[in-house]
Amino acid sequence: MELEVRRVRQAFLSGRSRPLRFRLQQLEALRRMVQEREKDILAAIAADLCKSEFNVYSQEVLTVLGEIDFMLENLPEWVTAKPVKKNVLTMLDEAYIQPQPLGVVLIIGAWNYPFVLTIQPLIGAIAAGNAVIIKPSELSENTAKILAKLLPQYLDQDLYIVINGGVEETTELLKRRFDHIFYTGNTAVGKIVMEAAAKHLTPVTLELGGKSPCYIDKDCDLDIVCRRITWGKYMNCGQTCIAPDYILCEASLQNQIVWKIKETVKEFYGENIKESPDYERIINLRHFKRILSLLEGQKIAFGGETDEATRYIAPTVLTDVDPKTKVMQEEIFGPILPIVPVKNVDEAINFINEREKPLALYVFSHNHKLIKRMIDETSSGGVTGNDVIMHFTLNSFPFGGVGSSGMGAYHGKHSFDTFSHQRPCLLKSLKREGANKLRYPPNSQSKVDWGKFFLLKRFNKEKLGLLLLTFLGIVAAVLVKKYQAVLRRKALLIFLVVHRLRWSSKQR
Ligand SMILES: NC(=O)c1ccc[n+]([C@@H]2O[C@H](COP(=O)([O-])OP(=O)(O)OC[C@H]3O[C@@H](n4cnc5c(N)ncnc54)[C@H](O)[C@@H]3O)[C@@H](O)[C@H]2O)c1
Ligand SMILES: CCCCCCC=O
Repeated sequence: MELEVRRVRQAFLSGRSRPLRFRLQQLEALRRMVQEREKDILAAIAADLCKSEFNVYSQEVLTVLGEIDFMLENLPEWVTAKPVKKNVLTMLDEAYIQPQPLGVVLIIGAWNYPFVLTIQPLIGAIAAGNAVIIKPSELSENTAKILAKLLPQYLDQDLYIVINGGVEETTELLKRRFDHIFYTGNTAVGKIVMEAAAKHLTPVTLELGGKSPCYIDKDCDLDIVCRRITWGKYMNCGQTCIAPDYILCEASLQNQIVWKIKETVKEFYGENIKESPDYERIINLRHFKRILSLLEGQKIAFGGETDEATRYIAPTVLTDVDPKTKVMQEEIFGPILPIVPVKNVDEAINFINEREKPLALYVFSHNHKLIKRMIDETSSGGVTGNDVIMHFTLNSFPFGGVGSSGMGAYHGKHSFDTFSHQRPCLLKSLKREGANKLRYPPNSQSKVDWGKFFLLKRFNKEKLGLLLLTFLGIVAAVLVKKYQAVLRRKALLIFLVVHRLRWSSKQR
């Protein structure tokens, strides 16, 4: 492993990942990989999550292709240095911000969307000119294998490498020094990653999880609300970081919500959900058992059927859930939807604010003011009003958590920024030394006053007067200089005329 990390560092130091043309070539090669090897990629992800290839394509491949196109289109503009506003002291200098690659980046991927959650950060890291070590999740082993096989066939083999393995390999990897670590996964491992990174003062992006609440106001169209929630909650069998984790609503809405979600489940997955190609399975037995344990002591309004052999858990809704029970203490990450009755929006806001900051927040209402109030008075990684999940799909948004749901963000330009150092560059001339006297020792009250005058724009009459005098002096000097030149020209003319007259009179 040591050798592999060193090989990637050497490749980065060669400088070849930096030119814009190279970055564009690599991104194009990645796009070619996705297009040419689509079948293999779809099959691997489908096998990992018992997912239909249509769903793999629309949930993962589309996003990756969209992100590559977006990068290719915008990268030439993003890599260029941006001039910045100057102050009086730097007025005559060159001042700009030059985005530069950070170096060697470690990307630790997640298993629930094993392709997009590994490749989308990779796209950002390549676009920003870095070298990358990719550690896919060992839980989605087919995708991990296909990535290790395909990426070296399309990308530079020393700059971008895949290291597969589990906790042991990740622990080993984390001992090395990286220039950035990008981790997607649970909060507990997030802390391990951050602790390891701290030893080298390596910056981290942590894309974590949490319990994303969903508040349903009385004033809304429950048919539409329940269809949207059903889609976002049961997609990928509830194993989505921004799935609505639980519903908060007035008790009077509960029965209608249960009934409408139940009807939508039938509409989406048919009478026999197990047979539906659109309904996935739980990733492994550990997660299956964990999710089942969350049902203990709960009132199941519908669903609850399970099959350990295929790790099937039916879409399930729980009603009148006590916030102190286990299902409300940890992120569910499965197809179970608790409803917690609250009296009103104030209680819902307090409920959210008393808990860890979630990755996403969802509010449903016809009342725009209520949605705005929810946004103003709570905190979460992202928000979608009157829908779920959809803020993930807009790559002009930074995607990431806040507080215990994560730190840092990515997607589109935000990925480019995450993997770049914004380097301030100030280029001065070795001339005009006079102006610098103000900052050289010995310091004095007068110099401090001039500093205040120029930098803080604290004008006082005396300094303004002095500046005006200086300005007038400069204007006068310029005029005199100009006048002298004119005079000189006129004197020369007179001299020539006189000389000529004299000469002609002599001739006569
Ligand atoms: N914010 C996001 O974008 C996002 C996306 C997907 C998942 N998630 C979150 O991830 C969680 C689900 O994933 P998970 O918990 O099953 O992830 P996980 O346990 O599979 O962890 C992900 C990675 O961490 C590594 N890892 C696990 N234990 C480790 C240890 N002790 N030391 C070092 N490395 C270790 C694994 O090898 C794997 O590569 C949920 O909380 C979900 O919300 C967040
Ligand atoms: C539709 C794709 C959603 C991806 C969400 C990522 C977190 O799990």
